[in-house]
Amino acid sequence: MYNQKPMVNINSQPFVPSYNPTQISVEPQLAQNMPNQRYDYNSMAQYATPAPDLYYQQAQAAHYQPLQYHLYAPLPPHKMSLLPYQRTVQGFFLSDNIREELQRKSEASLQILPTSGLPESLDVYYSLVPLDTNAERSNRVFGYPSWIYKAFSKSDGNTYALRRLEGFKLADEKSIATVQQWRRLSNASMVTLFEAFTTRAFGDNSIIFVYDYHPLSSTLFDTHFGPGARYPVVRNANGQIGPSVPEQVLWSYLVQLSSALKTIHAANLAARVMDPSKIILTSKMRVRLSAMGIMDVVGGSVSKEAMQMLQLEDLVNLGRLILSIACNNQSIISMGSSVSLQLISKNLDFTGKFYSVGLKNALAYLLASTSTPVSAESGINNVDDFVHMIAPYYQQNLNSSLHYQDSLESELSREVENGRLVRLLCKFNFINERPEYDHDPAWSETGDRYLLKLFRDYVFHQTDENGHPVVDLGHVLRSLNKLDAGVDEKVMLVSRDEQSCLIVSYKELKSCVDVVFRDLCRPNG
Ligand SMILES: Nc1ncnc2c1ncn2[C@@H]1O[C@H](COP(=O)(O)OP(=O)(O)OP(=O)(O)O)[C@@H](O)[C@H]1O
Repeated sequence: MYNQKPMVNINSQPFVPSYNPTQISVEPQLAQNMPNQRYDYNSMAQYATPAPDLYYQQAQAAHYQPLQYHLYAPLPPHKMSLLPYQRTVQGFFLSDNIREELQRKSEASLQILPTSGLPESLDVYYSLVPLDTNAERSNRVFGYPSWIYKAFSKSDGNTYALRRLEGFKLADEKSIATVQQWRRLSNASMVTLFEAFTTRAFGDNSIIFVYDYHPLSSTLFDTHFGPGARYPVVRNANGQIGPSVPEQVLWSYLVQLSSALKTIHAANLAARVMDPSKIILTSKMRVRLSAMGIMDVVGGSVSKEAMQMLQLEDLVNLGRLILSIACNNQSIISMGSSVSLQLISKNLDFTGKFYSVGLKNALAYLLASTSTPVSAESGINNVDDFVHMIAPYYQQNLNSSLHYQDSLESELSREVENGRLVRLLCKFNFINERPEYDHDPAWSETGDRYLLKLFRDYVFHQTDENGHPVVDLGHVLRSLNKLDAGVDEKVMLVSRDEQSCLIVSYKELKSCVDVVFRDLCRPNG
């Protein structure tokens, strides 16, 4: 019978190390996060029971098996001396990091919290899960305390982020119409706003803004100024603070956010909210403005001149934001417009000392918008001029995102064959051991079907010389790939009683699969 080989040639026999399901484990921290979670702000990053069905959730949390992130994780010992035509089993799947990230995101999207005490539904949105990471509410940004929830939509089954302003009474119906303008804007560095509506479901007057939901995002504030900040403050031997955030990160933020501002200003709107707690990071270095359109409804419509001032303010706020991140100095933003010119110029000096002249000049341009407008043409700073000014950095950013796109494409190509094999496996399972043919010996004991039954045994039911099952994903992939390609190579199939054996080519087996499957699909087949 089949002997398990430690390493084989991919052209004829791909190498795949033995796949041992007993080594699959569940991450301990996930096992703790299982159902019946209470509404706990500090544990919001954890997962509750995912919804079994987007439309028809069960009220009671069902027993839920955690995702097995380790399913394809490489297990030692790792073979380092592969020949060019050899591949490890991981080579057939997405890399572990990307797969885990995507799985965690999809798990977060499907999370539900049956005992949250929140309204069961709001308009077409249901299964609300709070996303706020701290319980303290402040009206600093919008003038009203705000909350944010994840919810499913009954109309399209998608997941949305609902931002609620508590205690807001809509005075002018017309102001909510600006949401339509925001809805039409499309920019990769903005979270799309879909609609806004008022509700009394929370027992007060609230207004809800509906945005795209980006699972597991964090705010720029948490990333740079929160307790677990990604770039801790660096001090030199004299205790002086040095630069902790790499310049490349700062440029990436500047490029993305100025691109969002360009789209917004071109539509005669202004962002009006550039607070680090309202800019989210949806993956590494991918930032998005997340609370657009709210101030237009809350603050009411403004004149053309006032809009121009608001746009100018956007530039200043962008400058302050990046300066505060570069210098690790929160007060530049928390003091708002009352921040002193002295503090700004001190921090600009710091930037000039530790970062490039290009960055210092870009920030100086943005921050000069209030004091000394410098645009030669219009006399007023504007985002178009700014984008023009930092064009070389746009080019650098474009280049790195193209590189990233290439690496994602190559990740994707690893999975290309897997879809094909799943389809083949489905066909196989449709064909083999159909219960309605249990008593019909003609079904699988003769002809094509018999060959397929023996081939299935050959692929999945190998035993070693001691009669123990051989669980080898390499053998399965190799055999199925050959079957799918219909190669001329021959395979020996042995009957279950080991009394007879048949020698047949993959090409013949492939045509058996086609014939039998077509037979099955015939209306009266
Ligand atoms: N569109 C969105 N999709 C997914 N998550 C989001 C979205 N917008 C915000 N979040 C997340 O929701 C959480 C709370 O956001 P929020 O804006 O309330 O920030 P906050 O730090 O609690 O600020 P505040 O103190 O002003 O409430 C953050 O972790 C943020 O990443």
